[in-house]
Amino acid sequence: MAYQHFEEYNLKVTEDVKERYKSIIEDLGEDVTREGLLKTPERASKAMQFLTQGYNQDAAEILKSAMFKESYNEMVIVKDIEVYSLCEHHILPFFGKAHIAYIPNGQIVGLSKLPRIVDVFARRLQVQERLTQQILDCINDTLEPQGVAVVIEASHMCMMMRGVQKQNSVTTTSGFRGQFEKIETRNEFLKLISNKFS
Ligand SMILES: Nc1nc2c(ncn2[C@@H]2O[C@H](COP(=O)(O)OP(=O)(O)OP(=O)(O)O)[C@@H](O)[C@H]2O)c(=O)[nH]1
Ligand SMILES: [Zn+2]
Repeated sequence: MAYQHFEEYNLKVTEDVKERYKSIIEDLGEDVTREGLLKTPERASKAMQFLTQGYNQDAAEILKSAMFKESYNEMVIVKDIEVYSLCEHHILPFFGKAHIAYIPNGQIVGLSKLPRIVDVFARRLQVQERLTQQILDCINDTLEPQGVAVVIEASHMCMMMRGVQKQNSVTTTSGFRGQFEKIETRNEFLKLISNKFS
């Protein structure tokens, strides 16, 4: 299926972004003609296309491609899903883990589709709050479960390598819908993903 592999790089975009990277590297004081940097503008152009491929992908379609009728009515949790995204303020990485839970309402979803939709929304220019909300809304609107919960814990390079330069701060964002708005259900989920949330 098309979304499972990164499709061919768009030739025009690759060329345009490559030329701009050349100017940027020069403006930063480097010599783009030295051997080590000759292919760098093109590599960087492709890397950025890879890291923003989520704009061309449809998360709802990914979920819909693997939804199955099932009477299971308990909480389903997929935790510790790696997240790599780019902060929209500095275009620097933020990365960490996502934890997702839902309570089915007549249908379940293929487990791998949850990390897949995390990638669809993470591979864009993002803020952690919106990333959390988009994953939550997509599962809620597409699967229509009894409840859904998303927690993301992430470190932001723009706070580590520059700016305030804090190496150990972790930002936690969360969103809860349906059954997870009830404190007992929410606490059960938080306890199951980590002792520190109990
Ligand atoms: N809420 C939120 N803020 C973010 C995220 N990623 C980066 N930021 C923040 O975006 C803010 C941008 O603030 P500005 O004051 O315009 O940028 P700046 O001068 O580079 O700020 P400093 O990082 O404090 O040096 C900073 O406080 C960043 O820490 C995110 O995912 N969510
Ligand atoms: Zn930033």
